[in-house]
Amino acid sequence: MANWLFNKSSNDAVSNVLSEGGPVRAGATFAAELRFEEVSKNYGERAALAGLSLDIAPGEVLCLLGPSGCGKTTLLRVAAGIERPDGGRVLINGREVAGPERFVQPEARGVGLMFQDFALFPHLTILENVAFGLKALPRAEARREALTVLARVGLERYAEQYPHILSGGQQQRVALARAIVPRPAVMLMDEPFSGLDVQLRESMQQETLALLRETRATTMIVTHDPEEAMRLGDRIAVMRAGRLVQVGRAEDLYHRPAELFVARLFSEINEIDVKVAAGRAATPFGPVAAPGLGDGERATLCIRERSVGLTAVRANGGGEAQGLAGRVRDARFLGDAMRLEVVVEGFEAPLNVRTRVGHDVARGSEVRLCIDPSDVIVFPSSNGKDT
Ligand SMILES: Nc1ncnc2c1ncn2[C@@H]1O[C@H](COP(=O)(O)OP(=O)(O)OP(=O)(O)O)[C@@H](O)[C@H]1O
Repeated sequence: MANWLFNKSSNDAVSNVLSEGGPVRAGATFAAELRFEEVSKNYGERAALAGLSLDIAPGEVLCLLGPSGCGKTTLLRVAAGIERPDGGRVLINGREVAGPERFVQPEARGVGLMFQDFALFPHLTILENVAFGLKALPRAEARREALTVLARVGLERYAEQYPHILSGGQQQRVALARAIVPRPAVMLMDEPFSGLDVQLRESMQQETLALLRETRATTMIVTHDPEEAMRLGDRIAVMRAGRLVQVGRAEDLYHRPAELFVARLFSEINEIDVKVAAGRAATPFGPVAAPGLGDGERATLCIRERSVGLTAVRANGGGEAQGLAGRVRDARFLGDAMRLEVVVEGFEAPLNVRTRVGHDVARGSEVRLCIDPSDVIVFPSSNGKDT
């Protein structure tokens, strides 16, 4: 198996968290609250975390979502105790583990860690890898515990083998078993599925979620994949440039994005520049409410590709039909949907439309389009500029 699966810095981090003298094994996990209060962390001039506050409820699975470099991994490392914050506090179940005058070592925090590269120790057997965090237990007992968890992830037959013989998915299971065997109150996972191919990823996500529910560990999962965040998270925290932009359930973020940046993460949208008058933005579809925006202000109208409806399709036009007339400039088959580019009078650029397959639309077709105005979101124009 490829050497990149054995990454020294991840191995060191796991080794820190699981090192001897650390958590032995809780009889049962008591779900813990994980709290960040105004946490900041600088690397030179750069603020990787800029006063971030976040509460993760006991037993909750929270996904931390954001673009590369926004500070997700830094927050996870601060929670684990691999990095010290420059300001603010971190509390686990009300106990300060990092703050101006206090710093609890990683191994004394009761956290489990899992990385994208799995960070298994290549020189240890699979059973020894899993038992690594149970060193304070008598050897026989540690082996028994480790075997039980290995069996839970379906890999007990590999106990005496070494990690390199395992597939990516199997390595992921071993890493998961090693992280949960000490029954940490808090699980911290950094892009745990991005090393897996697409087919395997979904089943591993489901298995992992089931196991996390069993252990009742409070979990923070770092991801840059919005779909993964929606699939796994009870809530999603969206980050940008060291700050939280919005925290909520997937439905909240999808239907009520706080910023254009969030709307772009969760669906393919048409962005249209408009001018506001009397609290409304005029569009060829009719006026759309633009709450909070003043007269003459420029705004960005967001119309989801999926929320544009096709009311009629005809090869040669003609006949009466409802909706706004348009002509299909391009049509692509995407498996479960068609993506159309439709030229519509009144819009400078063609509208992108996703519609279910079954509509017989070819390039050149005349179509009628409609939207549900309540599904259109209007943001001040400045909103997306820095994203
Ligand atoms: N050890 C370090 N030394 C200097 N700069 C760092 C260090 N670790 C992180 N940074 C910087 O801090 C910022 C946040 O990095 P971080 O790894 O937390 O982002 P991220 O959101 O996890 O990104 P990615 O998704 O690419 O992993 C980035 O600008 C990064 O370059």
